[in-house]
Amino acid sequence: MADIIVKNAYVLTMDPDAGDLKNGTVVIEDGKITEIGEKTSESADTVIDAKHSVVMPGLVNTHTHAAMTLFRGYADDLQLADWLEGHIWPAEAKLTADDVYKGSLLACLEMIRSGTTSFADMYFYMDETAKAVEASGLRASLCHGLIELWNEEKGATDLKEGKRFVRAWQGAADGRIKTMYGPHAPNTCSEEYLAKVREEANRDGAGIHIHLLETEAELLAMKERYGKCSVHLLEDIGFLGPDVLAAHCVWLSDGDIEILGKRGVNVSHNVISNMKLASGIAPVHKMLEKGVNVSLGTDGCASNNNLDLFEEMKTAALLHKVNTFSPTALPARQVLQMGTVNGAKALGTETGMLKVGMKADLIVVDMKKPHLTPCFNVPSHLVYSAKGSDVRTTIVNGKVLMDDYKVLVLDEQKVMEETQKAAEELVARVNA
Ligand SMILES: O=c1[nH]cnc2c1ncn2[C@@H]1O[C@H](CO)[C@@H](O)[C@H]1O
Ligand SMILES: [Zn+2]
Repeated sequence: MADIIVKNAYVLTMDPDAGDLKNGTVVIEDGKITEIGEKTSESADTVIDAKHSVVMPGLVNTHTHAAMTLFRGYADDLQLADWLEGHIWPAEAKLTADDVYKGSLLACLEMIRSGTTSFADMYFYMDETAKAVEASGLRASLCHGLIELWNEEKGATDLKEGKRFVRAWQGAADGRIKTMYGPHAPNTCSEEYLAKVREEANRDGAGIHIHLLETEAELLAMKERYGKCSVHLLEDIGFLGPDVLAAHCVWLSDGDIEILGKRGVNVSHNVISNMKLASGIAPVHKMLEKGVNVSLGTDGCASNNNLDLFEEMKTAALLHKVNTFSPTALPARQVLQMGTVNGAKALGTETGMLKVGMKADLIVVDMKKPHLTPCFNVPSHLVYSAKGSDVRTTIVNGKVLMDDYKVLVLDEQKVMEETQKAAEELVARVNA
């Protein structure tokens, strides 16, 4: 007998060989998808009737700082340097482990509610984020942020903690947790330090998550310091490869795009954060043309200000249309692919597609809504009209985390109240 059957659904498989099923069934057993078809002869403990709904792969958020939910709306409408160095970093200096646990748990709750089933995170006190992932049932690739700032002692302390974390949590929570190394950025870590991190990652067989050419200021600082940009520096020290996840990638030259494509680097496009901080417009259409794996990320809640990937998909589709003066740029299916298939590839997980043998990370989107009526084209609705709050059911690793809008794994009211309190106390400490 199977564990879960989702029936009567429009099945958006995102599998190019299978296409969509207008009225289909997905069968789940032992955490995996075991059958997809018109109907099934199987029976299951849990049968989900997905009438008037779409079942699709869960969305993948490839760049965030989950615990930054604590800073949602805390420092808006500021220059990036002022925002980060004048507001966020001083506030982060007052963070406690418990704050990070609460902020991460709120992020997990928000992701479950808005259809995100896995995410990549870079922050501090990462044991706490890992515990929140364990408790919430989500899937995640986590790393401790390494911010050397040319201070050898700080660099060494950060790297030691990063390594401890990589080894402590790799494969934890039934394999839902993966760990990575997290050098913050090429303009906050020295060349020697980045090379060292690459070596450690090779030794541990772990990937690397980094911010890359987010701002023009980074590009100018790199040119001044090294006479070359961040991508060329990383290329020259043998840093780049298919296990690298690079967030932002806004200030790329055509030559940089060639290098990222050639090395198989995964890019996390954070369109809303880039717009809010006025960082610029990443050359996404050019990257896709050159075969770069471009996925989607929200960045932290201090620069977004939420974790809703449906908003991210719509904004990406619209921005690149107006930026290229081409309404055919980034069509709905391609954006959905960035949010699912490409995200899963970036994290190296067997998810992102509804296909037999793949891990069962999927969501059910309620289409019986005024803003989704009538419905001629499902992918178009998912990108241009749907919202994260239309997700009614979220399943990760074959476990139902939210069933018909009811979150089963967390006490929603308690999480909100406790995080609200922790955020207020944190800000009081910052202002003291
Ligand atoms: O958009 C961004 N650019 C640069 N740094 C960021 C951004 N968002 C968050 N952080 C910072 O990255 C560190 C993660 O370990 C944190 O200090 C976080 O505030
Ligand atoms: Zn970031």
